[in-house]
Amino acid sequence: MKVAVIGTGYVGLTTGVALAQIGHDVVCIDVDERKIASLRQGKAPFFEPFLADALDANRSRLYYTTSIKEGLVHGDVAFLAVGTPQNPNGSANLTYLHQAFASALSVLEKKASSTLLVNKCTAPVGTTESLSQEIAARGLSDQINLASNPEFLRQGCALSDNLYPNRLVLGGNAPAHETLLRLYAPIINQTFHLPAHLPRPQGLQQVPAFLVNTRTAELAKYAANAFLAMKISFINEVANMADLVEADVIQVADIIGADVRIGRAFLNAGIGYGGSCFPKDTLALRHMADTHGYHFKLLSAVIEVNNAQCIRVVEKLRDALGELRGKTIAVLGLTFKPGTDDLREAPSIPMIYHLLLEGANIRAHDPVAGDQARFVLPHKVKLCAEVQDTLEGADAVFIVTEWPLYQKLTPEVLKEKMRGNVVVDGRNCLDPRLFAGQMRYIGVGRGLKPEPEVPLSAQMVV
Ligand SMILES: NC(=O)c1ccc[n+]([C@@H]2O[C@H](COP(=O)([O-])OP(=O)(O)OC[C@H]3O[C@@H](n4cnc5c(N)ncnc54)[C@H](O)[C@@H]3O)[C@@H](O)[C@H]2O)c1
Ligand SMILES: O=c1ccn([C@@H]2O[C@H](COP(=O)(O)OP(=O)(O)O[C@H]3O[C@H](CO)[C@@H](O)[C@H](O)[C@H]3O)[C@@H](O)[C@H]2O)c(=O)[nH]1
Repeated sequence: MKVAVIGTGYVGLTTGVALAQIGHDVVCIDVDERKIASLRQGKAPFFEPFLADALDANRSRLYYTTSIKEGLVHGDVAFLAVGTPQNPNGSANLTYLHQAFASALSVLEKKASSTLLVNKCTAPVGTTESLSQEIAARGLSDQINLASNPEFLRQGCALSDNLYPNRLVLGGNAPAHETLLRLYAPIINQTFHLPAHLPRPQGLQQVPAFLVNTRTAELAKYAANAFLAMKISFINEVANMADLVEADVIQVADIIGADVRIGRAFLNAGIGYGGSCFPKDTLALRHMADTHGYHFKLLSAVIEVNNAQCIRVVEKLRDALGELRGKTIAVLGLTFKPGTDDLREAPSIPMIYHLLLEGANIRAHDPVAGDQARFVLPHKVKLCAEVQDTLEGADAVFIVTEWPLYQKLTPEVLKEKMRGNVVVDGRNCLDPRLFAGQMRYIGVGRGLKPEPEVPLSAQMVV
């Protein structure tokens, strides 16, 4: 089929590439000329594993343009995949979505054949319905049908999540369901040509597709993110308890996660969740509940716990150093998680501001954030190109993002450059046993006195 995707961000571009991989011809449209210029040169405009290979492998089915008119003219299906950031009051900001929708409509109303317009953006319940009403009011219902197809991909494994999703959510009327089922058939039945670099997960034969109305599709997206955020805040509260009672949160997570009703995923304690989705989507869902007169108490607690978590870990650092004023802290990892160059709502940012406010000097490193970090961090922060350089003269090292290269750090390597001996592992990604007797290791919920004989994860006896 001929497909257009409006917005070439993390969702739009990886969706476009995945649709090309399963055999469709895809036009990727963006108002950002630099992104389109980079794509035309075969370069990915942001870091996402395997994206560069996939762009190259599918180049015969991928086209790029800044012209919505040129991009939409041939499509059977057009996706809206633009940002829906957060308003100051927590609600979703639909400005980009409304702009993209208006541009799409101005082209589609003049087009001879009909088009299924699909909203892939995370948007409040009722958004698709209100856009449909606009289509109807302009007498365009025969030409344009509108669907909601929320996206569940994770940054860092976006292509794999696109090709091997846990489920597809197809929100709309019967003709919309029929078109989307045809479009996604190779994914649903896993019949496409497998990309060499992205092997199919074992046992995956069919992907379930939920055919629902647009309101259910929209709510399901927010509910999924809120539930995952809840798991994280829950385990962070257990970790804070574990610190007080000298238990180990990783072992607790292994034990409770072994119960299939709970599951081990998203039970990694740390400095809290960040990124372009969980923070804004939890706030948007709470705002949506409020506007319907419902107080979503559990969600408020999830947000509150997350806001406090990174400060709690900074407090542990302060306790270990006596005070932060004049101390040098080596911050390792700036992105909101490994595998992405995205700094949106990264916990590293409020954490660094907090440390600066208390008078600390910051040296920081990230393997991929690059120049973007310079734009979001104050100039006082010394950005270093190498880990070793970051550690120079540091009183403490603070791991904020669990990039694999930090997981290899040993006391020997750290002590070579550091002045002090405090290691704050904000992601529980190091083995505390390695530091026993050599450096002061502080994890999140690893107990106040980590003992050398404590295994890294709970041991099973079968
Ligand atoms: N990032 C994720 O992991 C993720 C996962 C699932 C769902 N989502 C949701 O998907 C949507 C997109 O998120 P994203 O992270 O890909 O956003 P993004 O900010 O990375 O990309 C959006 C792109 O849209 C372009 N754009 C804006 N207005 C445009 C217009 N009128 N015409 C053409 N292009 C336009 C921007 O230039 C940008 O390149 C959001 O609603 C988000 O909540 C994101
Ligand atoms: O056990 C865990 C798991 C994650 N995190 C943190 O949670 C945040 C989000 O992580 P992740 O969910 O892996 O990244 P995203 O790319 O933001 O993906 C989420 O947000 C997307 C946007 O809506 C959804 O599509 C995905 O399904 C959903 O996982 C990051 O800061 C992680 O460090 C933890 O602290 N502990």
